[in-house]
Amino acid sequence: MSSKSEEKLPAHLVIFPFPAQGHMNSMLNLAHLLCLTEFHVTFIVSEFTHRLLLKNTSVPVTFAAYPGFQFRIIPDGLPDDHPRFGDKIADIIPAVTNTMVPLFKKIMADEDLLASPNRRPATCFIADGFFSFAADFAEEICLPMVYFRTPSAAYLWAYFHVDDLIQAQEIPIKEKSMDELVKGIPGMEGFLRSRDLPGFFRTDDVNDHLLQSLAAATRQVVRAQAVIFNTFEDLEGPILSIMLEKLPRIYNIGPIHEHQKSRLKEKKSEASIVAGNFWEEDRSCIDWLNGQPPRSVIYVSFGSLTVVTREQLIEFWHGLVNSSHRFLWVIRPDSITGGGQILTELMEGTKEKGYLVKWAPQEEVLNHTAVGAFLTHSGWNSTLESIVAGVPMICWPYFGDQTINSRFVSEVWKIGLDIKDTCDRLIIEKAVREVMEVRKDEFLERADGMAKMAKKAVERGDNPLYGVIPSSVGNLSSLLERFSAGRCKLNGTIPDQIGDLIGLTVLALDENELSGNIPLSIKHLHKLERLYLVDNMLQGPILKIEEEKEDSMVLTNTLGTLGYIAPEYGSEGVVSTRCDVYSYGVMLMEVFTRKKPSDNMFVGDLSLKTWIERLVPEFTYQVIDANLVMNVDEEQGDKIVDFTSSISELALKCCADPSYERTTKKDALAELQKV
Ligand SMILES: O=c1ccn([C@@H]2O[C@H](COP(=O)(O)OP(=O)(O)O[C@H]3O[C@H](CO)[C@@H](O)[C@H](O)[C@H]3O)[C@@H](O)[C@H]2O)c(=O)[nH]1
Ligand SMILES: C[C@H]1CC[C@@H]2C(C(=O)O)=CO[C@@H](O)[C@@H]21
Repeated sequence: MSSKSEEKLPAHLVIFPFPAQGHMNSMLNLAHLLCLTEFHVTFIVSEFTHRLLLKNTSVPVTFAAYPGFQFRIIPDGLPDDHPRFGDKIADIIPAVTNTMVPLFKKIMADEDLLASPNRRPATCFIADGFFSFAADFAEEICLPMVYFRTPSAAYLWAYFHVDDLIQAQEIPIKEKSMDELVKGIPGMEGFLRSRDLPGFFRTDDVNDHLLQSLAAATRQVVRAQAVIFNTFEDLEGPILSIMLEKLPRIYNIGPIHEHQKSRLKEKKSEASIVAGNFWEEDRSCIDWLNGQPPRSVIYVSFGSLTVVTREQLIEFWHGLVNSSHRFLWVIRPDSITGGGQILTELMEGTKEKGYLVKWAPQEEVLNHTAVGAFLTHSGWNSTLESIVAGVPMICWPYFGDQTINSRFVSEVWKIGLDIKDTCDRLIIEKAVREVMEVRKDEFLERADGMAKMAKKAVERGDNPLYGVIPSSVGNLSSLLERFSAGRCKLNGTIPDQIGDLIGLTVLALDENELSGNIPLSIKHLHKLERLYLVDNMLQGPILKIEEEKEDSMVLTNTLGTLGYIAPEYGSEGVVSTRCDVYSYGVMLMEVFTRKKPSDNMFVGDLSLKTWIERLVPEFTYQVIDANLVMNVDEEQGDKIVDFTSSISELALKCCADPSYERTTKKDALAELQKV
């Protein structure tokens, strides 16, 4: 039982990731998000990985800025010179189980759940979803526990069906049925082949240790109070919905790196997003990329654990060189078996078209304009980073979730190719040409669409919360800044107590099944900057909340003229300053085009807005009112075209739909002044 003074301290979350790069990265991101929300966080790391973070990253410095954050460093019991990653990764599993976990349990017990004068005893344990021990342990010490499953949700869903697949003799997989569809995983029957099952299912022995320890970990996942995934509805929605039958409380917080970026921006924080690199980033590749034409480079990286043979490496090298495309290739020093001199040889032969590094600032690389595609092992972090950057992928999965992720990339999202189980220079060359030339536009267009959805998920929050909002919502901390439950399945009314959350700057309840009146108590939310309520069954009484405030939203029966009013008004009768911004955008368009939204030329899909979108900036002169450029010399004409391009851009931002993508009144004015 916590004392009165403890209750005033923030909640204290203990986060324990599996100490491998892919797991640490997303869990460090989570820690950062929680620190930004002013929780206290203890982050468990091995001595070895902590040394790497100190040596290669600014992560310890970033976290030093949060007084509520602490690392807790525990030995993993392996000798200092043990490489731990690459093909030695298997040694970490027993090291964690036999050394780190017992030590962790001991310090939790000996130190009153890591309490200190300024820190409450842990109030919640966030465990890596791979850690079977966590469910029993949390139950023993009566601590709420949340699992963070760092790979994809689809991968976990496949693990839920290991026993069914064994029973149906779909595993062990028979060589001849590799390309047959798997029937035993609901939701994936139409596209998942045996070949695409999680890599660890490829064993002749159904008692295989890794297969069974992951199946055991999966059985524990249901015991957690909630499960966090680094994913989002538009990406894995169908699987997430089916999974709700086993895991009723799922939180999708992905793409978590983008989430973090957006929170830092919102908080106007100087901190950078945390990247827990175990190797030193070689930033020279950014200088090299700076010298390359747009979308001309294929980025090649197989994450932190993949190991390739010398023969495979040579096939990749020939495939890349023969494709005639430029490439940036990450080759970790520990990633080649039977390698020896090979790196130096490749360096020599690669000078013309390629650039090799041992470790790259991947997120920055993927967002570089020179990058046109990503040849990846389909680790979940890499997949999400590529999705957010809108970069199509060629997938060469190595193990674990990668074999299933790559199938989603090629067959479900259709944002790349899957070349699993091959390693042939001709296939690699062909795949590079397909993605970089032949089907370039098609892949880029879909990848761009997916990137937009990823960003939207972050902007709106993406948790499928069910049921009614309890009146106890008002007991949440007054420090709470965002209440994002848009696009969930909330029903009932919005409780009056929502007005007690006086710290809220964002209240997003749009796209639910909420009904009844909008509570007047929302007026008390003086810090509220954004309010999303559209797409519910809410009704008056008419709510007036400081109309001059940016983004405030008013329910009203104001009438508007079609073409000038924002689309969301049409759906709900909701008017906000965002609607004014929309109308302002339309008016700007009218001024420089001398066309009205109601002109006869605008029929079907073509509206004043889409017309401008299609022509500006390449053909801006086509949309300019001819009177504006009559009798002007070439120089003046160019100026008018430039000016119109800038104004069009602003007008389009004002007319963005949905409304949360729209620029604000304040930003529109600032931009107008610049123009
Ligand atoms: O030169 C590089 C190469 C990689 N990265 C980063 O390293 C991370 C790699 O993560 P991921 O793509 O997930 O691959 P792995 O390191 O292989 O991750 C392990 O953990 C993931 C999450 O559980 C699983 O999805 C993978 O299959 C598993 O191998 C990403 O954030 C990359 O940005 C860099 O910063 N620079
Ligand atoms: C080395 C691997 C053991 C399990 C981990 C994993 C998971 O399912 O959590 C997937 O691949 C690797 O990251 C880990």
